[in-house]
Amino acid sequence: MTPAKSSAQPERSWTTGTAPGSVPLLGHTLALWRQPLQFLASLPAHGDLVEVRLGPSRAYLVCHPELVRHVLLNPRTFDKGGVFDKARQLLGNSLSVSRGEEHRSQRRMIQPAFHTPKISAYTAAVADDTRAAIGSWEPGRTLDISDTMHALLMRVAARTLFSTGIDEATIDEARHCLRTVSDGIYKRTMAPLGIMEKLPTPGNRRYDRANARLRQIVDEMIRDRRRSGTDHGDLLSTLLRAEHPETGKGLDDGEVLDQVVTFLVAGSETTASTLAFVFHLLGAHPEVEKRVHAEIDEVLEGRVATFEDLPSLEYTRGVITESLRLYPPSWMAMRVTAAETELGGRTIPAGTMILYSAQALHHNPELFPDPERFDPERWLPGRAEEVPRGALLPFGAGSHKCIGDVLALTETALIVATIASRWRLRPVPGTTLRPEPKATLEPGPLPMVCEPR
Ligand code: HEM
Repeated sequence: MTPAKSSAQPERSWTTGTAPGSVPLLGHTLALWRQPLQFLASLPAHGDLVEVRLGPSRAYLVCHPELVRHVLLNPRTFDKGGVFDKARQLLGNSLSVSRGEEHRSQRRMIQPAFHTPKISAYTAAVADDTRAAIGSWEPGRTLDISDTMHALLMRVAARTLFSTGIDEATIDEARHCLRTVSDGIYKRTMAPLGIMEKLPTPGNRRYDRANARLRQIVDEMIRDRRRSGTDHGDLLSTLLRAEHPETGKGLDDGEVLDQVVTFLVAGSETTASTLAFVFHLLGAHPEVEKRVHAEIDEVLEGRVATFEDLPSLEYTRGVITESLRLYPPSWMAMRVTAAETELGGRTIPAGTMILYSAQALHHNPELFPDPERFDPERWLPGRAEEVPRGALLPFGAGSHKCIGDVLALTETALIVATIASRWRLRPVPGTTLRPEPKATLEPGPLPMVCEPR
């Protein structure tokens, strides 16, 4: 590890290092491919800025929270390139992949759709939808909580976006399409050559069909809504009425379509995985589960959970935050330097890949003592203040920070409160959690047994 003086902001001494275990030609590609979570979590021990070789290219993982913030708060220098350029061809020039002025303009138009009063309205029916969805659960029944949460979240996401006019069968179809599309986008953005996805293989045909059908479903919802002209107070109505604050320009139907598909891709699996991890953790820690049940019972007194209840569910929110720390759905992201720059005391050439990883930050013992321990109390008043600034980053930071963070946390808390007020989920003995880092960090199959409370 070499100490170096930085000329980058913020001004201080940084340590820089190189990841061990580089092999000729491939560098660290295999380590990152085979065991990405372990590899990323091991890197902060080698410096605040750690060089990683990806084949012939040099990339850097920013490990110190202040350096991560510097990267994320300077989007002109650390721009969305690389995989985002590929994703743009697949998702259209929507919020999650657009850059520069185009991104700023889109964000200003769309941000009001995610203001808190709107979220309170969008999520008004989440608890009722959850009750309806779990209505068929029976004592002693085993269910895969990952799969169950994906199905539930799709229902909730569909209701948030399109409060009316979408039936159960279409929601289910959209869920299957979305799975194929998300997997396909991940494989296509990660593929080094960009040739395989053009071949007429069964997998590629499946992707094309799913993508076309998903877009068709959303397109029909947009057309129906435009025709009816009614404001349903849901996310779709808000998007259709969105205006640029200066130019007054709105989004055309194609732009709304790209944004809605992006919200589904960026928002459904991330939130569903978070819920599955939360129920797994509660099942594995009965003493925590007991406190969650006690809090929910005290706050709700048998009522259906509402947005207004959430501030009172402090411990339950701590459990969700701790789950996002241990298992951040968005486990790694990247930027590309738009020009030569100083970072962590190094001169970084233009066009260099800069990685940041919530997995690496959240499992760093310098930032979180005993990082592998599930400890929701880290987030309670008195201890939460001890967490270094920028150490917890499940939703990113800066101008590209997740636009759906409050919506995701609201949906998650409402669903946890609704389910936990009626059911406890017991892990099936012998089940081991094996998180799968794909486009999002997925929990993999998690069979659990339903027990009424
Ligand atoms: C637990 C659930 C979620 C997690 C962990 C999550 C995580 C993230 C992260 C880390 C980023 C920033 C990525 C980067 O720095 O490159 C991001 C961006 C984004 N997320 Fe989320 N997200 C979640 C839910 C949602 C939801 C519910 C929606 C929408 C309905 C959403 C829509 C987006 C969009 C559009 C962006 C791009 C924002 C921009 O670049 O301006 N996400 N998300």
